[in-house]
Amino acid sequence: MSHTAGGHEPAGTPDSSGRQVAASAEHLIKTYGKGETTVHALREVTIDFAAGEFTAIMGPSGSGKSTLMHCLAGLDTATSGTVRIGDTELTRLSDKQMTRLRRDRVGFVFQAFNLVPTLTARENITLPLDIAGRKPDKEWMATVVGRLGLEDRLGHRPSELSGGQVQRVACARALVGRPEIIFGDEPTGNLDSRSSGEVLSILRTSVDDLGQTVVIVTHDPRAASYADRVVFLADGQIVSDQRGLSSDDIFEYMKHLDNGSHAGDPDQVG
Ligand SMILES: Nc1ncnc2c1ncn2[C@@H]1O[C@H](COP(=O)(O)OP(=O)(O)OP(=O)(O)O)[C@@H](O)[C@H]1O
Repeated sequence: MSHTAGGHEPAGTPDSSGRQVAASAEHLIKTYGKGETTVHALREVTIDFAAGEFTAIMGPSGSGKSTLMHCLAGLDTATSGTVRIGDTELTRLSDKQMTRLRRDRVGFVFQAFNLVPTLTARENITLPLDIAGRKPDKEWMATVVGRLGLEDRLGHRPSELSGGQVQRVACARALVGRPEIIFGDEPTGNLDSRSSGEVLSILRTSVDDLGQTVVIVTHDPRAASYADRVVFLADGQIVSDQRGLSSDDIFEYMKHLDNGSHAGDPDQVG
């Protein structure tokens, strides 16, 4: 049986290596404020995210990670440049079309998107599908819920769950509809190492087994080591884009960036 994420929409244009592009940013600039108080959050960021890949975005505090993710996910608009989800250019969409795109094609694991307090965990998990008038795939829903250890928590409301359980429900909500792309902003931020491992391994499984595309922002080298690709930002620019890094490689490179050095790639740090 072959499952593919986001099967309800056309995939994006292939990149130079022939893979479908799930999301892309081109010459993305985001500037806050004017004059002396101008902050250059993104300085011409151009990047493609191939479908079926797990990417982690890292970088020092203030380097532009959240800004990039918010622009990619259609939650913020850039000052200039283009963002695409698949072949759809976000700047061309009306508010209504944008809402529909976020609902139908994108999954979010963001701290800011808390669960609805009056709904149970199960209702929160299926909410995006319910709104879209789609039915969850029972088998996949059971896999997600089981892997995230939520079976006996489905009837509880968020106030009756621990912080880690709330975050795992948010992760399940993003995964059940198999959106074209899942964005996570510190998806393991407030989790203990066991819960964090469960969330990351199910994201990994969804990429490996379902061809899901996942992009996360994280400060944690261990979390980033689950990704196929790690993109490092510094001062609003991409300073390194690497594959196959261990958490030790990532830790060393982050140390190097925290010291204010932007040159070189992780292999050369030591
Ligand atoms: N609404 C805003 N108004 C003004 N400046 C902002 C705003 N949002 C972000 N910034 C600035 O833009 C830059 C990039 O911020 P961003 O949140 O993207 O960084 P980050 O890498 O995600 O940081 P952190 O790791 O601390 O979350 C920072 O200098 C930040 O202060």
